[in-house]
Amino acid sequence: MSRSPSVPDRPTLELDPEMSDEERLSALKEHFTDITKVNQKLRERVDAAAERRDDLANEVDQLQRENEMLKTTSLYVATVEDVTEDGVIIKQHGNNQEVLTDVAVQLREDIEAGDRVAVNDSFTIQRLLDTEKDARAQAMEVDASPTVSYEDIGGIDEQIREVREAVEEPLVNPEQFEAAGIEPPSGVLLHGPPGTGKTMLAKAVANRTDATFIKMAGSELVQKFIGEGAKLVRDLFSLAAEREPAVIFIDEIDAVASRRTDSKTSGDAEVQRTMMQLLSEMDGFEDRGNIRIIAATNRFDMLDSAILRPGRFDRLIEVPNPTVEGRHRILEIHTGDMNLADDVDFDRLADETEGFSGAEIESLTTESGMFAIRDDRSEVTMADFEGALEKMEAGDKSSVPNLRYAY
Ligand SMILES: Nc1ncnc2c1ncn2[C@@H]1O[C@H](COP(=O)(O)OP(=O)(O)OP(=O)(O)O)[C@@H](O)[C@H]1O
Repeated sequence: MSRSPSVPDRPTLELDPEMSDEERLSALKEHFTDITKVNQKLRERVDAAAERRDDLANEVDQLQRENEMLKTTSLYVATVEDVTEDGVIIKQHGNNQEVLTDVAVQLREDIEAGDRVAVNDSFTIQRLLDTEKDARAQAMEVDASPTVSYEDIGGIDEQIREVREAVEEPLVNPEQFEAAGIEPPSGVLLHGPPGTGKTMLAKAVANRTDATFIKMAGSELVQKFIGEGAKLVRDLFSLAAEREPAVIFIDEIDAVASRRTDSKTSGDAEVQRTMMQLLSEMDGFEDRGNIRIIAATNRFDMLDSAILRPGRFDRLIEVPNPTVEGRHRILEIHTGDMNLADDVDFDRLADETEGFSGAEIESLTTESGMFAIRDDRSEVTMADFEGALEKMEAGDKSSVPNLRYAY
């Protein structure tokens, strides 16, 4: 190994035998001073090298940690809202939560507002996503562990039973179906007015079976991701295969599967292509393994019969507005955490909310709570419920847009 040119030379001592003792002493003193200086220089170099070694070791450590994190954790998708001196503000997809967070060192220069990024459990930005992943992430809501359970859904016990039989059982006991030699239903179609618990049902099945819930809204496919519908449908099924067990939930399926006589969509080749892709995914999906498909619609009358053929959505379950007993149960569910006065009478409220959907009953309970809060009370009384009911019936339906929906 060649010596670095900046390493100071070793000082030499030259003693002449003719020198007097005094001259010798002075030469030795000079030599000693030279050696001390060189020693000092070398010590400084050793210290600098040690410091540099520690820095590098830290850097290696951090890169290893980041590498491990990238390899082992699932990432969430978020959009960068702002890059500030204090960090980066992101908004998570799905729950819209805003978070001030940090960026992995190697990405610091590249992040700008508007970028789609992948964040880890502690919200640190790990990756910048390209536009393709972006559309996929935006078009699908992915929930690895939904929290809705069957007990949270009121008034549709029979529908819960049917969904459990058609979707939960094949996921939990596939051998049973195999042994009996029957094919479980391919897809389940939930139909009924808005806000009756169709999405909740699909989430509850995913929760019960520890499956990933993957939702795609038909209306978004045709309005927001124009030209990408067929590809996104393909992506939907491949994502489910990656994440199995999975429950695919296609909401508003009528948007991509309406009868061709419908003048609004009949000429739309893009919508047709999206529907054909969906049909071909379902047909080619014989050995579905641990993936189940649930679709929902408020417009059953509009559906193309092709979608309902055997092997496709061949189990139809109607989810109607709740009966009086159902409304009573939904009132109980949505007031579970409320501080209710003794005079609150669920029997009467269930009678008075005839024609309400589950979502409208939920709005009624929230609105009643608002009446109490406006009045500076923490206890919600029957008068608050009556006031909220009156307000909703009087036509201020901003929070309950579907009140007049006729199914
Ligand atoms: N049967 C029910 N029991 C309890 N809560 C309900 C019920 N139905 C609706 N809700 C409340 O209304 C909200 C919306 O319900 P959900 O999204 O499941 O309805 P949906 O039938 O899928 O509606 P849409 O057809 O509009 O998508 C739920 O989050 C829940 O709070």
